[in-house]
Amino acid sequence: MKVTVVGAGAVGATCADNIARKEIVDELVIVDIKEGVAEGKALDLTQTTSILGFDTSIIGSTNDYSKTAGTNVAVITSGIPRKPGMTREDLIGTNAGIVKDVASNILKYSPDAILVIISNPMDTMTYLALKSLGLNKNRIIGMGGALDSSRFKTYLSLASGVSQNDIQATVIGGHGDTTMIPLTRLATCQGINFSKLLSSEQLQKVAEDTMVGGATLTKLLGTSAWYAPGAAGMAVVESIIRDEKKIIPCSVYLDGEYGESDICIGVPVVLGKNGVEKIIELDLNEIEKEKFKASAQAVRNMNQVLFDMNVL
Ligand SMILES: NC(=O)c1ccc[n+]([C@@H]2O[C@H](COP(=O)([O-])OP(=O)(O)OC[C@H]3O[C@@H](n4cnc5c(N)ncnc54)[C@H](O)[C@@H]3O)[C@@H](O)[C@H]2O)c1
Ligand SMILES: O=C(O)C[C@H](O)C(=O)O
Repeated sequence: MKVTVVGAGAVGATCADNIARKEIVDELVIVDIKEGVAEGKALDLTQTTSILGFDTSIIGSTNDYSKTAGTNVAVITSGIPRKPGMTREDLIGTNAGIVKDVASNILKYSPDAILVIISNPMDTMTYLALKSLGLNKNRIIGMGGALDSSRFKTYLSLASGVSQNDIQATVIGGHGDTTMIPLTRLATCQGINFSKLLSSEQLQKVAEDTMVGGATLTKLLGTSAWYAPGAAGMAVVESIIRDEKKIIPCSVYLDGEYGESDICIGVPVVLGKNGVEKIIELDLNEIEKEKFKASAQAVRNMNQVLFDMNVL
């Protein structure tokens, strides 16, 4: 199995590091446009092999996509991150061209590859890749919900004192500060509903902290986060490469599910060797349905920007 990570920056290198350590692929390729950076990160990661005790072959490439030929899964992290005070949506002008270009380069050498899109604004970039390449919807997966759900679990754990590893909690909707929907009503810990562990005010605060989780880190770091995003990217790749059939919230193309069509937005999906193998339709209540509708409208408005920019 072969995985390519495009973008050797903070998220791409962290994702590559996690994939390499897991030993889930025979070959890992890292590509970046900046001369020498991908080769340098690949060599640096390779030199952790004997210390950490894994054995994955890692190669770097400055924009030579012939080295990516035969890729099963490509992770796209190329593009600019936001700075404090910016939204993810502010990145569309720069990142749309980069993602479109990179995705078509991957497909040129690996026509059967499954694409995992991380670059922001992620739901819009996922839609752009799907529409511009005309790929089957099972092969385009936006990574956002996996990360947002892990943040949701962190804040639930901090508020309640129970282990993050015992928590089941899901974030659906757009991967945006105002569009994501942490499903507090459905969050459980070993089968115990969180309404038994936290007050409604505490749950509301957890949801608010989750929604601005990325912005909080961006303010602290001066740029956006990479450890949890890189790990979440790896988890998506792992479920596909190992055909694990894990249920992970991802941005996928909806064709009537959740009452929405012609949009990529976060919902729980089963991920296996064919990419998106099933979309899980949760039994949302009326308030959650309304929130999902509003989130979808905001995501749709950003998709329209792609047409206005003539990238689609
Ligand atoms: N979806 C998510 O959950 C999530 C999480 C974190 C970050 N992100 C997004 O991921 C992207 C990357 O973030 P980062 O912190 O790694 O940024 P970064 O600046 O550290 O790295 C980006 C890399 O992309 C490279 N690049 C730019 N144009 C390229 C091209 N045409 N071809 C190949 N490489 C190219 C740059 O040279 C750079 O090395 C940002 O858009 C960020 O907003 C998304
Ligand atoms: O917050 C960002 O801009 C990056 C990413 O989408 C995240 O949630 O960490």
